[in-house]
Amino acid sequence: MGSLRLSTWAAAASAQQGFPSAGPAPEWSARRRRARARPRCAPVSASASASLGGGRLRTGTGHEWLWDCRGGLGGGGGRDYAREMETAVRVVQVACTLCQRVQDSLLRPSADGGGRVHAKLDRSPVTVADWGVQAVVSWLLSDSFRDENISIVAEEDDETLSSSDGAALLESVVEAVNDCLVQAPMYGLRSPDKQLTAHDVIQAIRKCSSVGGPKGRFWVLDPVDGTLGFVRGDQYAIALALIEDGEVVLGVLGCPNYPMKKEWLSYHQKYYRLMSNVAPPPSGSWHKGCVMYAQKGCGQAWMQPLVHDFGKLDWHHPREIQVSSISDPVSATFCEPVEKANSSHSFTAGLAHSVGLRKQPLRVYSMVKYAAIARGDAEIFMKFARAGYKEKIWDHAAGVVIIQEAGGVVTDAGGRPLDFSRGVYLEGLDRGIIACSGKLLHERIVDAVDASWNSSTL
Ligand SMILES: Nc1ncnc2c1ncn2[C@@H]1O[C@H](COP(=O)(O)O)[C@@H](OP(=O)(O)O)[C@H]1O
Ligand SMILES: [Mg+2]
Repeated sequence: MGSLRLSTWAAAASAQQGFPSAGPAPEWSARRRRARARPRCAPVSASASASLGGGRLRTGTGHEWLWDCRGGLGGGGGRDYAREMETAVRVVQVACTLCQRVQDSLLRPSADGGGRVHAKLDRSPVTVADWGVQAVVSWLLSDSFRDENISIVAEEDDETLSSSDGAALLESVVEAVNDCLVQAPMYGLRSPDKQLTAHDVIQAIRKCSSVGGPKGRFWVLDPVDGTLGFVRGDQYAIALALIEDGEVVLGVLGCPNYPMKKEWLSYHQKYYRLMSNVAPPPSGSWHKGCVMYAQKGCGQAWMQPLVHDFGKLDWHHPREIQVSSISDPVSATFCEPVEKANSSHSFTAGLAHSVGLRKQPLRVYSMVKYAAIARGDAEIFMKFARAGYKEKIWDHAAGVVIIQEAGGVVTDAGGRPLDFSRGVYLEGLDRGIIACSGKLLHERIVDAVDASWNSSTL
């Protein structure tokens, strides 16, 4: 939200961190047992939906809605979110294409990409992709739900683009937005009848100026979460969630650089590319890039590959994701932000030691850390920002519901649920955020925080 200063942001060389050894094989039977105890829901396959009769065969705006989870508990209250879920996943898929194009251009040494990284007042980077994704998502959601007056809370404002200095930048954003939206029909969404003008793009960005709150329904978007990772060619996420009366009811996370092997999560893209050349992924594998999604109360979370790999959005073969069943700290992997400035590495190192965690931390940019827990690739995520930093809802909403539905636990360091009902900030957050694959590990970390907090310098 804050205002921006137009300047070229020099992406510092990324100092990459720890490389955990692979954990033991997941205990699939334990996972299945846990999954059976939870309420069931699923994307309905075309044949299944047909056999269930007219009541289950969804007809939306021009196509069938295949996502079916009306039996969920909690905030969703058994409501039908098929239309919202399918639209959100499609929208995030489209947005991923814009990010991939911009990231590729930023990494090409000869291109003008370097000039496309700018600095906000707090010196954090922002790119054409941040504004571009915000405009694309805003336009597509508004178009898909044109029968509703939707509200969107999102990270970027239009101040820089609308300023007299921002004309060239705005032109690049408009170009990226139009190049992206033209592909929307490939994803089952409408594209604009004619190219968006600069004015249209500004309006779409401006539309995301809701400030959330305890009542009603609003979408929450982080257009490029982990922009620092993004400009370094590393991990980043596109995070979209739907909040109703203060509860996150849907979460969708696009992770375009999620690698084939979890160990590669903490490696720079250059290394990833090198490894992919040494051991090329078999064609058709989910080797890089996925979209994860979950609805509150369904007890299941899902993942589908990025469309770029297959050329077609496939609702019929999503993969269910589940948290790891590892509860022994010796075998558990914990994730944390790459940047020391965003979370105290020394405090988490102390916690890790006292709890008995033995592996090196997996340091990953963005909400991909939430994705790693939900997918069972790591067991713990801890974030302890410096005193005075206020966490924003768009940095957590989608990840929290996906981990919870995949079987994990997310709370603040006092063990209380994160509160998404109090505006753009997670007001009242107690010390930090702890996400775990299971209760046992979670309790141990919460206890360890209590034991060591008074001697910390946070
Ligand atoms: N001083 C600070 N302390 C904690 N978090 C911060 C921070 N400055 C920025 N962040 C948040 O941390 C996010 C990046 O997460 P991570 O450090 O886990 O990669 C940023 O998201 P954006 O990149 O979307 O701005 C930003 O919201
Ligand atoms: Mg963010």
